[in-house]
Amino acid sequence: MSAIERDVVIIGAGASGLTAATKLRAAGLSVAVLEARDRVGGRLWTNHIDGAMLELGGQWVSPDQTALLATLEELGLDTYSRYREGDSVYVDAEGVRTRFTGDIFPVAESTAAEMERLITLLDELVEQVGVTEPWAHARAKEYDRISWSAWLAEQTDDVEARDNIALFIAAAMLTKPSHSFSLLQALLMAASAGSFTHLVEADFILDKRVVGGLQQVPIKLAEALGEDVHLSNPVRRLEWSEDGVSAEADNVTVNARYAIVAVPPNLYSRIDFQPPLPRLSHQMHQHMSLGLVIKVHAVYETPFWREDGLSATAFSPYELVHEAYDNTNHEDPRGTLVGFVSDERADEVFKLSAEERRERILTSLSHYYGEQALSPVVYYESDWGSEEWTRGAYAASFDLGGLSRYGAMQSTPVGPIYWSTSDLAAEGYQHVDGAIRKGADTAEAIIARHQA
Ligand SMILES: Cc1cc2nc3c(=O)[nH]c(=O)nc-3n(C[C@H](O)[C@H](O)[C@H](O)COP(=O)(O)OP(=O)(O)OC[C@H]3O[C@@H](n4cnc5c(N)ncnc54)[C@H](O)[C@@H]3O)c2cc1C
Ligand SMILES: [Mg+2]
Repeated sequence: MSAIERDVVIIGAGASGLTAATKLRAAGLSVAVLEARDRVGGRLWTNHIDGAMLELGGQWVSPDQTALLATLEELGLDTYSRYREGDSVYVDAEGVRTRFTGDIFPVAESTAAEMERLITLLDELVEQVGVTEPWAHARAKEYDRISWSAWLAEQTDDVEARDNIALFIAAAMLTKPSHSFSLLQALLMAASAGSFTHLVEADFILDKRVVGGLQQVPIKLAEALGEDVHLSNPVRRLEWSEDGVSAEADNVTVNARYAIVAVPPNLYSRIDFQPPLPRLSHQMHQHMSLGLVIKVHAVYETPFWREDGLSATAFSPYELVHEAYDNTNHEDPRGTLVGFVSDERADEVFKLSAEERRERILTSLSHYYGEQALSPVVYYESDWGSEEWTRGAYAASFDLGGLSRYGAMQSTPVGPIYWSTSDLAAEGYQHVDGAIRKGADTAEAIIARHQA
């Protein structure tokens, strides 16, 4: 076991930790990044499965994610647009499939009007609550004590309008059942993307992908950091005092002036903090948990849906796969579909055998695209819930009441220990853009304190 001295030890080589390390080093501070896995990137993981390049984790970039876009530019990474020519499809509660264009689903006129009304109302609430301190809004406690589903039920009797609006935040974003988080948490999610309207606009929120995969961001950042990134080194113990920290990983101990814990909050308690963290931190951390979603990849010889005039963009709050898209790689002759199975539906299919689960999921895809969807040449399920160093997908959020109770202190350093992850971000919350913003902000805070 070797021991090294650095100004800052960074725990976690995801987008957030590596951004912080890069900025700190640029300011002249020495760093060491300790990573549990044998690879960098955390929730960014571009892998080859049975000959297909798949984005197992995060992949999409939207036009307002300016921190991520700037990083892509700095690293010389190119983007391309998600395929979006042709019709989208919607499946209703009776299983009827309808093609449509634009963002509002092909529902009865009265339901469409209710959806529009709710979207406008939510955009107003999002603007009032804002993204930086939703917990500080005058009505924060009130908005944090009602669940997303209960609030929607108060707004409209139109069940289909409600189910569709619920989907945009619950299954599609926080990946938790809509009864398990608050209206305030939902508003933060929407605010972090600019507006609720943005979440409804697939062409905005899922705009671009990175040629060669988004994991190149952490890979390139880590390459520049060189030997200061230590893989296969989970930090087991963090000793701290007002004077500094000592981070003990499996093969190395880093003694530093400051630590950045750049892991999702559900993993904080995997580290043995000595002395223990303050009472309020202990409490707060137990109210932040990861959502659960299976990202399903199905690769076909050709993007057959395109010949049928379909973009592959598909939604249904009533389908096992609640949303799906064309996920064909840049200049790849084969066609790839990506679909998502969230929260309680993921629980249900994980009880099945792998064969049965695959069949249920492909059957759901066939409801959108027809029989050809049943026979992919490559099929893969990203199962982040089984990953020891993540334990869910996409990210962590507060349970009912948690955001107003603890949000104001979620990023407050404890002595020399700082917290940095997409799951604590404002803009770009739960996204790579937020991971980068948070990493840059945390580095800046440490640089200022170090120079003071
Ligand atoms: C399936 C999926 C799809 C997604 N899709 C998108 C998308 O399209 N667009 C988008 O912007 N975002 C998407 N996201 C979210 C995005 O990937 C994350 O918000 C972002 O990558 C988080 O970065 P991070 O650095 O905050 O955390 P992480 O990437 O989780 O990094 C934390 C790192 O810490 C390590 N670690 C944990 N514990 C320890 C320990 N004790 N010691 C040392 N190391 C430790 C982990 O191994 C990991 O490498 C998706 C996520 C998933 C899972
Ligand atoms: Mg990180």
